[in-house]
Amino acid sequence: MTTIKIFDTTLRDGEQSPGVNLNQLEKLEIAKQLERLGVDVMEAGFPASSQGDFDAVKKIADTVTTSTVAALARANKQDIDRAWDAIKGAKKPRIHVFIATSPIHMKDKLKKTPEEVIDIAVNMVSYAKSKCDDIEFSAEDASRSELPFLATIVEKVIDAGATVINLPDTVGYTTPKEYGAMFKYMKNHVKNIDQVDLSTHCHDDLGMALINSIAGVENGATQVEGTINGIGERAGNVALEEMAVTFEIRKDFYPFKTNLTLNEIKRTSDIISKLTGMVVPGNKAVVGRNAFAHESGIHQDGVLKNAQTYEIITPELVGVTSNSLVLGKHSGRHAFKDKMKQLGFSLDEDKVSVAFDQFKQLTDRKKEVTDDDLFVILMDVQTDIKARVQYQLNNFKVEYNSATSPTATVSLVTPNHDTIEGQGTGNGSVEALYNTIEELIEEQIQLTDFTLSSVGKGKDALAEVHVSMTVNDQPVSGRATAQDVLEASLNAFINAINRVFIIQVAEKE
Ligand SMILES: CC(=O)SCCNC(=O)CCNC(=O)[C@H](O)C(C)(C)COP(=O)(O)OP(=O)(O)OC[C@H]1O[C@@H](n2cnc3c(N)ncnc32)[C@H](O)[C@@H]1OP(=O)(O)O
Ligand SMILES: CC(C)C(=O)C(=O)O
Repeated sequence: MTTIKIFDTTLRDGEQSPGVNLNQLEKLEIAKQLERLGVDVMEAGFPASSQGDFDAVKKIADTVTTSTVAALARANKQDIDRAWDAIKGAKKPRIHVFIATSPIHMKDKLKKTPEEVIDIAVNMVSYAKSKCDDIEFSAEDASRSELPFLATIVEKVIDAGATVINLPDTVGYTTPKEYGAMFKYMKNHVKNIDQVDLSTHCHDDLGMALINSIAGVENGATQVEGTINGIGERAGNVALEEMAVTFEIRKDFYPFKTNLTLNEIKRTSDIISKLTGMVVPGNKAVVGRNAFAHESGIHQDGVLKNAQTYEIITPELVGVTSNSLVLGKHSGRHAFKDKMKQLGFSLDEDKVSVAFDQFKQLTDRKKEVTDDDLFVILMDVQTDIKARVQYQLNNFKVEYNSATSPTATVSLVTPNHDTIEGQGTGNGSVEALYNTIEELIEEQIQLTDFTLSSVGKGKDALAEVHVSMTVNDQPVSGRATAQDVLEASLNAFINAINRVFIIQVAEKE
């Protein structure tokens, strides 16, 4: 069996998904879980893209110990300097330098000749190598590049010190046959190719990211790049959990394995889904809600007689466990802390107290407190960065009847500690609340996305709301959970507005 290295880019390419905007603590929480999952490399971000991303990458680099921490950089000195400054504290740092090699990207985007692109790539790989031993070079849009040119640039960047060569299918255009052939070509035409790791990076625009990645591996790739839940630019990247589980389940067929701890998959998927707001479709392979559910009679009959008739993956393999009721109204701090550990959280004492209070409040309103409920509370407390200045909700009211437009009344405390109150209407109750806030405050808001999902089961499940919006032209997202849909909607909106203050404070520091 050949071990294929897993390069997770959830925190970089995954965060490029429209509407996804993670704060530093959220990125750190995901990084810690990726490390528990056992990824060989995690790409923590693109430090030159913003101060916030630089800070998050640095925090991750200073915290993670077992996985390599990579930072992305364009092929220029400023990006490479920023990447190195962010990751130089890591136990295993990697600078990831990329430049496009396809005719259309070189001519129309970079406005460079192929010869200029080779010079830039070689010079920037050498420059990065002068700072860091581990250098990955990506030939962006490799799958639409001319093979002899690709082989030339790859050979030259290996000479300049690259340790990993990544050949992305940037636009998800390739087919398994073509993608596999590209790797074979490199193997046959590039001197010293066996001294580096060859890597796949596949996008899912035509739904072929998984099979293309496997074709790469079958033709010599030793690293696979992708994300958990397959999130990423446009249609996303290959879902790493699908890759790892495919190799496990079909080890009779594929001579490959990964270092992933498979029973951490579900927990990782949940954390990423909750923090990014990208809800996993019920029918998603491996981690979808229905992946282990059997609805029809003939299937149920078969499963009862022998689960393997219809179940090729056991839920336990990927860490799916049934949520049993364990904590309730009469539980104390010890049981709460014990459960917290089981769920994979380690909060400091102050945060434990906040989470415990929230749990107790919930037990007053909710008969059954499930693992899902606790997970939401703990994650909210763990990843909450309180803005030093912020809007706070005093109270709100919505009047609704089926004959007229809903009317909302909202009272807020402003960052200057003034209390303001207003009323507004909308086509629905949530819109009425949002319109009222927009009228009340000075910030200019454009809501771009709103997602509502339920956490837990039954009538008393929690409502979880994610919003994406721009506040004074700055893209932000917000998140909140509550038992009431309107309260969750309102708090997510206010949470997003307050995040702008967090970003502003971080930029000033
Ligand atoms: C395939 C991928 O996923 S690549 C990663 C994509 N991710 C992102 O772009 C997210 C983060 N990006 C950002 O925050 C911004 O785009 C920044 C900060 C990186 C750059 O912002 P700006 O300086 O305003 O430039 P802008 O994004 O408009 O244009 C990109 C510039 O980089 C150049 N460029 C693009 N790729 C590369 C590269 N690999 N190496 C060198 N230069 C490059 C473009 O040609 C363009 O240059 P020009 O200004 O001379 O025309
Ligand atoms: C920067 C590279 C690796 C990339 O994300 C792509 O080509 O899709």
